[in-house]
Amino acid sequence: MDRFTESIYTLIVETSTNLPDDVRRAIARAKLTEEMGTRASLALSTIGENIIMAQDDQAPICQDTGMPTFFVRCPVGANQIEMARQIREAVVAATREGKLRPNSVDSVTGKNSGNNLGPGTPVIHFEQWEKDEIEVKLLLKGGGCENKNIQYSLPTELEGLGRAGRDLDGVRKCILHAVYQAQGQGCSAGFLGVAIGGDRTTGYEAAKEQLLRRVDDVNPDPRLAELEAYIMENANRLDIGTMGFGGRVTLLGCKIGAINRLPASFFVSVAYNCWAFRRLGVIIDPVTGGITQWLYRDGGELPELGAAEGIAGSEGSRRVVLRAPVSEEQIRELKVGDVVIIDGLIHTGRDALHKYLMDHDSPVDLRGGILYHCGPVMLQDEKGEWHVKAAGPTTSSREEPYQADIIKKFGIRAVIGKGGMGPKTLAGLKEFGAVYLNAIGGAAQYYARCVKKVEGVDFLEFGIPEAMWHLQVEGFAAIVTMDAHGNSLHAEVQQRSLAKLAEFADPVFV
Ligand SMILES: O=C(O)C[C@H](O)C(=O)O
Ligand code: SF4
Repeated sequence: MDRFTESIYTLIVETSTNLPDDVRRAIARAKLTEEMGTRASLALSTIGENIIMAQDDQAPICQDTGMPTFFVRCPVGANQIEMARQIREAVVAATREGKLRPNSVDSVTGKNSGNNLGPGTPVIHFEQWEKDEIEVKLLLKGGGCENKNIQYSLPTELEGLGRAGRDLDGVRKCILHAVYQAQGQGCSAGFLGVAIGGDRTTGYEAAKEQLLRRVDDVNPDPRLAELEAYIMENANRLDIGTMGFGGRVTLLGCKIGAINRLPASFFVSVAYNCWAFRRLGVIIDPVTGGITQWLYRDGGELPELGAAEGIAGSEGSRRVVLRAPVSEEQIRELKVGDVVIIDGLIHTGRDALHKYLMDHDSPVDLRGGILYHCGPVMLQDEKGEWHVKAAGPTTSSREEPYQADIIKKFGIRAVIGKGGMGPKTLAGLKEFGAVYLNAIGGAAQYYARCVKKVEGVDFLEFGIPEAMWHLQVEGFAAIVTMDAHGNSLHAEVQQRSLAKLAEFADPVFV
């Protein structure tokens, strides 16, 4: 491997496995803010534990290693074609080593390229600067939080907040609304990059660039600095909390920039990033290709993240062990708030599988079974055996159109995912006797360690994340957030946060 390629490879591995210092500090602060023993605090402890595990094992923090997005600044005359080639080579190597999940899917055929290369992937932005060195920043932003990005065109009417006009107060309302609409689905607590202005394309680009700012910096524009501070204070009053469990910390950072707009357009573009905010950077010597400096690493003392007990050890809640096949009686006994520990066989299934199962049979008997919304990172050894490298939950709401029908058709008793599901699934859980279990989003190392054996796989042709993996697990902890009695923590938190959002309808920035 060329030295530059090697440097990029190291950058990818570090970004995927080792969170930057400013992000760690923000998460540690959140942990101190939440009351001990609450669901949010337990979830944050599991997140902290997961961050340490990922660092120790040099394994992906989250199984969704996102869209590799490189921001390169290089001296005049540097060969960008060659740099792009080497970046792609490093991406392929990192995928082969299980540091990146194969995440590049043909949008027409649905085929996963398997190596993270394809039209539009990876994303590489080049810019020239007058310095002699090369700066490369990398953002690995996953699909679940990417789905929570939102763009507003002002003026507009916003749920709970009313009219958002073409001024800073309208922008204020959009940002609060962006946090509200994300709920826990983008693995809150999150970070926002916001751009005021631009067109639809440059607005989103500028929003993502705001994510390159350090969490603890201060906006040089005093009006935007004031808006950022306002958002940090008040978005955290929405009581959405970590994973949407309710709590004091919903937002870990908010960075706002402005670019000029057309007279007719007024966009506010919001890039939502999950707590697993994977962005790092390096300075590279253009002669040797070697790394001379790391960005977002201060070298100072890092906060303690892995100390307190996570959800598995929670004492305040009732703990129930489930093992498939699960009976209807066992399920009907469960209530929202119970902690469930799963032992035994579970099956992964996400978008492609749900669509498929609607009009086909399952290759395995799912009666009394447990289905896990998860697209893991998997590696195969020389003997052909599969190993789980990362395996946290994916956003369940995408399966909302199918889930109730699939529970009924196959007799599934428990669905594990994150972010909750809607009214159709809730009604299905009640009618057919099933539960929804919320695992901690992004805790991919924590859950990978629960997998004791890969029993087999079906539909590998769907690609690694979408295949149906049959996994033997032990001590897999999740929280009942939708039970078989019509209760949904997600619906409750959403309603409560909407009422809080409405308290911010009056103008502030006039
Ligand atoms: O694709 C995944 O594994 C998860 C995704 O990032 C999500 O948040 O839903
Ligand atoms: S699963 Fe959660 S932590 Fe992972 S990329 Fe998706 S939103 Fe981020």
